[in-house]
Amino acid sequence: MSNKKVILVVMDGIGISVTHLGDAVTEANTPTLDRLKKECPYTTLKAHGSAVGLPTDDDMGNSEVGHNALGCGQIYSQGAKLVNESIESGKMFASETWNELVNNVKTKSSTLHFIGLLSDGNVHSNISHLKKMIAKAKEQGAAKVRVHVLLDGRDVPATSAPIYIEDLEKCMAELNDATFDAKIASGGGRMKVTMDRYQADWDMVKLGWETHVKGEGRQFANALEAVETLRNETGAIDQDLPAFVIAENGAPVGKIVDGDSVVLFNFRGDRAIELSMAFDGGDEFTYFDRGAKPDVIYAGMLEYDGDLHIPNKYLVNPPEIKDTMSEVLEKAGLKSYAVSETQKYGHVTYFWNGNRSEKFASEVWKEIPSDKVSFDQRPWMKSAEITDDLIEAIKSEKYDFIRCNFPNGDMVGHTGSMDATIIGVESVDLGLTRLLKVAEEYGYTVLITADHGNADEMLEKNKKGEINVRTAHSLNRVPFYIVSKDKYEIKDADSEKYGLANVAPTVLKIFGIEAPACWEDSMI
Ligand SMILES: O=C(O)[C@H](O)COP(=O)(O)O
Ligand SMILES: [Mn+2]
Ligand SMILES: [Mn+2]
Repeated sequence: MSNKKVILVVMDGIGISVTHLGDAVTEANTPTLDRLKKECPYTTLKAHGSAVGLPTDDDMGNSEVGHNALGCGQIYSQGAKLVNESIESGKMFASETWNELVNNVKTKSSTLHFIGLLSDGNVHSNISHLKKMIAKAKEQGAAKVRVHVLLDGRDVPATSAPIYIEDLEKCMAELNDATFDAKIASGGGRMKVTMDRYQADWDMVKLGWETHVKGEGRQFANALEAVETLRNETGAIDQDLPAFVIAENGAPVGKIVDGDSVVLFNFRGDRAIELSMAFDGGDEFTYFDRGAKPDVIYAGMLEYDGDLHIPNKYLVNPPEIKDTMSEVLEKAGLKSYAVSETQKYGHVTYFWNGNRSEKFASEVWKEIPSDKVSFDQRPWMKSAEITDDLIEAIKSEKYDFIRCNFPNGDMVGHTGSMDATIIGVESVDLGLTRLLKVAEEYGYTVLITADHGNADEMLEKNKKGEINVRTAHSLNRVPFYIVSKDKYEIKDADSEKYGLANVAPTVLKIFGIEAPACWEDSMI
């Protein structure tokens, strides 16, 4: 067994800016990160596009694909790519689930509903998938489609919702005729309604159920009017806009009722699981009162949790991630510890272990409850508590490998507040300062990296050359530091040849464990 001990810190959303446009990482006072960059083996990693299994290098990285790659040392084709392929090859439309959904509405003359994130962010969903599914449904004889749109502004520009609404409405207008009727039925900002994750706030899902299923809520004639009115009244950016219902003559145009079919067209799991539980769950579901639950056929775009089999029905198989680092460490007899706060807990456990919700026997997982606020109001988040917990784990001397995620750069970065994000980055640096002292004392090698950028690019230039607030991740590279009393040298540190999938092989190299043949190369 190895006598080495390793800690891996993921500084979520802390990348390296090229433009320095709204670069909260450089603006922040980060004495520890600055010192490490001068003193330690250091390189940068590619964290987007092909390096993490996304369709193209125009696709920014995200936590799901980033933590998958960090945790498995391999590059798997991810949801965005798998759905594209399934639609292009026709496999999705030949699937049993798709045909069941469509035949159900044909035989019952009922409605096919689509619920999901309306953008081309390609993190949770892509509007192009939605448009293709609507067109195919018409071709196959569905007569009525209703779409429940979650407004993004978090993976795409902050106030871009009208672009996607117009795009969808144009597509539906072209399809609508005497035999086919498609409309937007309800919606709301993704951080207010439906897309909660890791059970941080079930009230969001309850509101989604009331809005999409029951058609309860403030009524508008159309989605553009809803966005415009709600924006004027609240000043909120898209992700925070309140829920709305589209109605005609006082009646919602698309309640979900007995006999309907429902597709959640998001492919990423974290924010799709709770709504799926509400649709699939029987009487044992107690997270909120669903009232009389309509008898529908429900399917997700992907299987969102392969262990718990959520949802029951889905359209595309998720990537089957094998030979994860946790599995390899378990086989080698090493003990692992994982910690983060609620907002990133599943990232450092479920995504880390290749979308596996059961832990290995050799692992201990710890969740620190997140605040239920917009994180510009508490930019330090739980960085101090996570650090306290890490120090306790180190001092327990129980663990060979400790991993953690500090969410600040990402979660505060998504709010678009530069001032708050600077505080978020500084909180991470302070956490590292405290952590490194104890890690050194107990003989741990500490690897520090990030899963993608965000805080490094808080502003962006639009096509007209105007500067706007950026709430989305960046496409920038991320840092990789080795802090150790042992001497390690990163091969070709100045090149740009490494990506997130090179981290796990590096960890195994430190432990002196042979990596599975399918893994990428170690950097040392
Ligand atoms: O879900 C979110 O908050 C964003 O779409 C992506 O952020 P994450 O990939 O960092 O979770
Ligand atoms: Mn992330
Ligand atoms: Mn993020």
